Amino acid sequence: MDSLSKKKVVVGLSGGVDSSTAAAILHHQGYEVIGLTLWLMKGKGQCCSEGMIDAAYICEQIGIPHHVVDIREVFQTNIIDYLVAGYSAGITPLPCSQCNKTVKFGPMLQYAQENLGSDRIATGHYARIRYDEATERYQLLRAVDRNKDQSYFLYDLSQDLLAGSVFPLGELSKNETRSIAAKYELKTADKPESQDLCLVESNGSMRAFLDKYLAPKKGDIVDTTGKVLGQHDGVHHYTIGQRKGLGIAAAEPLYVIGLDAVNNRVIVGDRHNATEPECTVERVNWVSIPQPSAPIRAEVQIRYRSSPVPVTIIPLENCGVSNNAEQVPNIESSRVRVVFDEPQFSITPGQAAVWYDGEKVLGGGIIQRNS
Ligand SMILES: Nc1ncnc2c1ncn2[C@@H]1O[C@H](COP(=O)(O)OP(=O)(O)OP(=O)(O)O)[C@@H](O)[C@H]1O
Repeated sequence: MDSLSKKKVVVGLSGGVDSSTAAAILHHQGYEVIGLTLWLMKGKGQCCSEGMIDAAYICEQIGIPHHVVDIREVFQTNIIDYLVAGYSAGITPLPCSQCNKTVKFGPMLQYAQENLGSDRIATGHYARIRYDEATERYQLLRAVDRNKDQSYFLYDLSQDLLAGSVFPLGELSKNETRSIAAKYELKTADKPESQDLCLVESNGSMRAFLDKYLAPKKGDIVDTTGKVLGQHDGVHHYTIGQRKGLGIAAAEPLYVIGLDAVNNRVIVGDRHNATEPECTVERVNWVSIPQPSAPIRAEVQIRYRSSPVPVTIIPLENCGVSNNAEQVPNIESSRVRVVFDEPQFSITPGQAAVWYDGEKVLGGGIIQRNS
């Protein structure tokens, strides 16, 4: 961080060990640290009951102020309603990148600027931000600890949000974080890792969460010819590539290859049917580089834990009527074609595709459903 803004940093505290340690590190480096916990949802949740109390306790321990901002309505609209609408339409939305952009970083930075006189926020995310003088862009980089790297969930942050954010844990391994937490005797030093989505953690499972909002709706499970093989109790209970829980006996393993919400059908096929050579990605955000005007080579992740695979990213042209010689093609900023060197299994509409050049996040977006 530059010395000018060394004064005040607002740290997003979930009550977990990572954000507690991030706050403690900055405090010991001499920053004026203010803790901020976003109240995301009602009831028991990782940050919304005991998390808030742990965050308050950590602030008391470090000796810094603690603010709680009630953002439940924003979380309801931008995350819960978005998830429920997506699942009922037969896609599998990824809430975390959406949550980071619209619920966490945006509102936290705004609150910090408007109410706390600070232009910097920090979180316990494992990722790094670097300013590139040559391109005058903030670049988003993978964490040094590749096993904890969360850059996949941060691809949608704008330049303004990256400019105002700090990730004190980006250079650390999780073990180093825990030993720093132990050194400062933080109450959260031994707190277990949260493994799942916060909504899964607070509801027991994604199915239990969805069942609160979507009624069961029986329909057919069919093969690619339309032959009925079984029954399901709602397309929202399925995801592309799913093999388990279909309740169909077959000689070869069957996978979900399509979710037809309009006709309330789950379509299954063999592994070959669930493998695609390319996909279209929408709502693209270019992060570390400006939007290119020609295809680029990259490595893409189509799930958080998937290995990066080589691809060509092709910005989609909005050519309109192709026989108009005068027409200059416009690059449609929000969509790209992702063409895999090797066809990929289980490309899931609604999840994020994030493409990298080594450690650098180039861009990312949401996998679109095949039309
Ligand atoms: N409710 C919240 N209010 C403020 N900041 C939050 C909140 N939830 C998460 N964050 C911030 O986002 C970071 C990443 O959140 P995530 O849910 O991935 O937790 P985590 O990696 O388990 O970290 P932690 O150990 O701090 O809970 C946290 O370290 C924290 O800085």
